[in-house]
Amino acid sequence: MDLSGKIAVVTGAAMGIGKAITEKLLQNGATVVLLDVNETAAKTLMEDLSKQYGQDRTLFLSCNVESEEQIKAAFQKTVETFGGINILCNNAGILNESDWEKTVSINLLGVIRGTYLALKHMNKTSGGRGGVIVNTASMAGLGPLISCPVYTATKHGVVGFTRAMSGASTALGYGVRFNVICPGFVQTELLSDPNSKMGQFSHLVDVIEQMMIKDGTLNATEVADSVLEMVTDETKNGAALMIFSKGKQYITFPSM
Ligand SMILES: NC(=O)C1=CN([C@@H]2O[C@H](COP(=O)(O)OP(=O)(O)OC[C@H]3O[C@@H](n4cnc5c(N)ncnc54)[C@H](O)[C@@H]3O)[C@@H](O)[C@H]2O)C=CC1
Ligand SMILES: CCCCCC(=O)/C=C/C=C\C/C=C\C/C=C\CCCC(=O)O
Repeated sequence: MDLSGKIAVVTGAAMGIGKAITEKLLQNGATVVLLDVNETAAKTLMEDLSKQYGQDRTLFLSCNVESEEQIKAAFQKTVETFGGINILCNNAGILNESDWEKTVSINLLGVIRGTYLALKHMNKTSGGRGGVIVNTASMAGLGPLISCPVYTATKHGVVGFTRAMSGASTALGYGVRFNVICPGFVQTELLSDPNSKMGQFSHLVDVIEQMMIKDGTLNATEVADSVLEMVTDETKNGAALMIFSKGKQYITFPSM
């Protein structure tokens, strides 16, 4: 899939992995709409991006993925401005085991809200042009991160939702591919002060530190390279890609 002229929307685009995905898509010719709640970080990033890629290749819209109304308005604005949506990266996520309902609302429900609302514009059976949705899960979507049970649950949910949507989209002729990335530890703000984010499990912070020492960490650009692969490789549909510091691997799930 050639990205020139393609319209991409990235959630949680102001920082970390979302910022790296945004830059990667821009470098490869796409126009990118950045959605985020952090207006300060987004504005600084936008100044940089418009200098590098031109003012007409990017648009920032303040949008909280907890709000169906805000996502709907952001997609409407994207379609009015650029004519459609070809690529959606549902990437926004948090780690907060104390406010676990917020964690579910952003990490899992945000992905579902984003997907259903984007399909209204992308689904070929309702006048859309098709495309691809790449969701950001985690290695914690494949196995347990014991200090973060709710985070783990949301990421397992994202993996399952993506795979089921891929099957539904194929069966119903939506023309939209669905893939999911499962990175290990990535050097971003999300990893800062982990102790404070684990609520009642904060005494298990050593487990995380040991895992990071053993497994190493990735930088966000390495993760964005994998997102690019899943966007552009049209053979990938329903794929789950594990990304770790020593390489990457497509997951083979048991067949049902
Ligand atoms: N950093 C890591 O070790 C890993 C992160 N991930 C996942 O990658 C995704 C991105 O995380 P990072 O870049 O590491 O975190 P980050 O904290 O650096 O960036 C997250 C971005 O999402 C935005 N955001 C947060 N809540 C939002 C909301 N309600 N609506 C819209 N935007 C919102 C933030 O403002 C921020 O710009 C998350 O889904 C996270 O779970 C997956 C595996 C490992
Ligand atoms: C401070 C915690 C930050 C959490 C961010 C994140 O998502 C990082 C995840 C890193 C590691 C994944 C955790 C658990 C992995 C367990 C098993 C994986 C099994 C994979 C397989 O072979 O099937």
